[in-house]
Formats: sequence, structure tokens, C-alpha cells
Amino acid sequence: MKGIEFKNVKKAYGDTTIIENLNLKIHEGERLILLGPSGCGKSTMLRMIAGFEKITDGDLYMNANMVNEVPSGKRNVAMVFQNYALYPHMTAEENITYGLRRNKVNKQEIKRRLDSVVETLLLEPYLKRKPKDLSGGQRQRVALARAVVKESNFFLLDEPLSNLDAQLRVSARKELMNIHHTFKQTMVYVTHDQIEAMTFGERIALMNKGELQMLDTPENVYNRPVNIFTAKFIGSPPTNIMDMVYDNGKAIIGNQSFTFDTKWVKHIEASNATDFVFGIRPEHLQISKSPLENALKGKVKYVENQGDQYAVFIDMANSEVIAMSNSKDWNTDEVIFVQPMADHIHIFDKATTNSIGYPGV
Ligand SMILES: Nc1ncnc2c1ncn2[C@@H]1O[C@H](COP(=O)(O)OP(=O)(O)OP(=O)(O)O)[C@@H](O)[C@H]1O
Repeated sequence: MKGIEFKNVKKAYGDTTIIENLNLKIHEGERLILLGPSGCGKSTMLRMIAGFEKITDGDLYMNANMVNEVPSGKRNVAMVFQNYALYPHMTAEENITYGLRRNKVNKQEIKRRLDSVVETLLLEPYLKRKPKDLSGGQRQRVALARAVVKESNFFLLDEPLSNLDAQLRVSARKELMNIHHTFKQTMVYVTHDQIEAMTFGERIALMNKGELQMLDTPENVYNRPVNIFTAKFIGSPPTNIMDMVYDNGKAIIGNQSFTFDTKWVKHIEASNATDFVFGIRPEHLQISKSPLENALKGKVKYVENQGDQYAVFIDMANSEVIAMSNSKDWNTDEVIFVQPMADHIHIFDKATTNSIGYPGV
């Protein structure tokens, strides 16, 4: 297969295994996000693709060639790191073209590639400046340009925008989209920022402790998380998770109950699980001071301003849950009604923590 494939890949440092057995196919030309908490092995995976780290076991394929023993320089990859490490004594232009000059690419070709990337990344005004005379965002664009001019099949980015402020990040993401649109490389992008993952990824590979949790589109990762880890990692504030007992069409949560519609009843009854966990995102809990149909009762703890909305922390059925609200008018200890939106619930098997799936899917 073209693209990148990890086949039963293991990575250990001495006695410490970081990745036990990874199977992952990255399509040719896609923008894949490697997402996961700190230390889960994202950078290690990128470094294995780049050829900076040897794999301990298994096989790594790039464009259908097994590359286990292929040195980094022969893998046709370009890489951008968090600390973009420009040469301080060279101008932006010299930094961008350094690799090409070193590889004795002819002058005309260097000019063609330089002109193209300068236009895409709007670098014209800065070409004669040294890094110290550039802003962080401009330096970061120079680092991107230096990677882009390699015109590699594989473009690897390790948290390339993490040093930028929120506004610059948005514009840099747009530039990266343009680059990808123009050059259509297989792009693997490491981040632990889920907003970046949702907005930039065509697919997300979510990792935890060296294990692939879910590989899917941002929409599916958000709407149909395959397990509790995924449900909680994606989305902010995280998905509310409550133990539940299934009893004759109802979820018994603490000493309260929620009635499932028929499609969920059939689905739950068809599953092999015996103990369940009920999940619902804060944005899918409707709250009200007056009674709502099929709602649970909860007591307001406090309200947190999140900018465009308020996060309301609620004690409910022996758990703390969070609901999003447009209003801040919720008083501590006030009893309110909390209604899960029926089309947005998630049910997990408590024993395996895996989703039991979704009715009709
Ligand atoms: N050379 C090394 N020797 C021993 N352990 C290492 C080495 N390099 C990385 N590790 C360990 O491997 C694990 C995965 O590291 P990695 O850098 O891939 O994580 P990450 O997901 O990129 O984390 P972060 O988001 O914090 O950068 C970590 O526990 C780290 O301490």
C-alpha cells in the first residue's frame, strides 16, 4: 500500500516497552493527526517514520517499501519540529534553500521551489532577514518553508505550532492547509491539542500508552467514540461518565432513572454486556429550573465562565456532571432538571470500557 503502514510494530528502550504492537495504515496524501496525552508515544512514532528511531520489532512500510533498515536520508521525508532550529547566521532565504544547495539541486530548480513556497507562505518581505530579526510566527513559517521546498512525499510535523499564540496558530493552520492542498504529501501531524486535531485532521489516530484507541474522521471520533478513553479525551469539558444499571428499558443512575427510546432498548438488550456506563457530553445536557421530560434532578455546585458559554457543575445521582449553558443564572445548591438529549447518548460496556455501538449504525 502507498502511504505509511505500521505492521505489528513494537518499540522499546531497553526493558521499557513504549509501543507493544501497533497496526496503523496512513493513506497516501492524507492529513493524519496523531493525538494523545503526553508520553503516549506520538513523537516516537513520528521519529520511527522519519528514521531517527529504529523499530524494535515488526515492519514499517512507506509507499509499499519496507523501510526498517532504510536510513533517514533515503526516506524522502521532511520534518518540522516544535523548536524549529533555524541557522542563526543565515538569512531566511539561505535557511530555506540550505538543504537543496547541500544536495546540489540546480539553481533554476531551487529558484522555482523557493518562489512557489514564498508565494504560498507570504515570505517575500522577510527573505533577507536573519532569524533574530523575525517574529516567532515568521520564523515558524521559514521553518515550514524549509521543509516544504524538499518536495518530499512525507511531511512530518511534531507540534509545529505550539510556540505560537492562538491567533497565529489559526493563520498558520490555514497556511498548512494551503501547503497540503498544493503539494498533497502524506502529512502526519503530532499534537496533544484536540482543537487542532478536530480542525486540521482528515483522520485522527488517538493514542494512549502506546496503543491506538481510535482511527477515524474527527466527526466520528467526536460523535461515536469507541471507548470511554476516547469519549473523555475528545471534547472540552470532557464527556460526563456515570455508572448505570439497565432495568427494563431504563437506565438507573444512582437512585434516579432515564427512559431509553425503543431503538436504544433493542440495542442494549442485544449487547453482551452486563454492566454499563452512561456517557453524555456537557453540550448534550439540557438544564432547566422547571421540570423537563425524562430528566434527572441535580444540585448546582458552581458555574465556570468559558467565554462563549458557561459550564455548570452539578451534583447528580452520586456523580459530578457538567452541563453547558448560555446563562450564568444558576445558584449554588439550587435543584435543577437535567435532561440528556436522546440522540447524543453513549453507552459503554463497563467491563471492557468499549462502546456497545449505536442503534442503526
Ligand atoms: N530515548 C528514550 N529512552 C527512554 N525512554 C524514552 C526515550 N524517548 C522517549 N521515551 C519515553 O517514551 C514515552 C513516549 O515518548 P514520546 O516522546 O513519544 O511521547 P509523546 O506522546 O510525544 O509525548 P509529548 O506529548 O509529551 O511530547 C515516554 O514515556 C518517554 O519518556
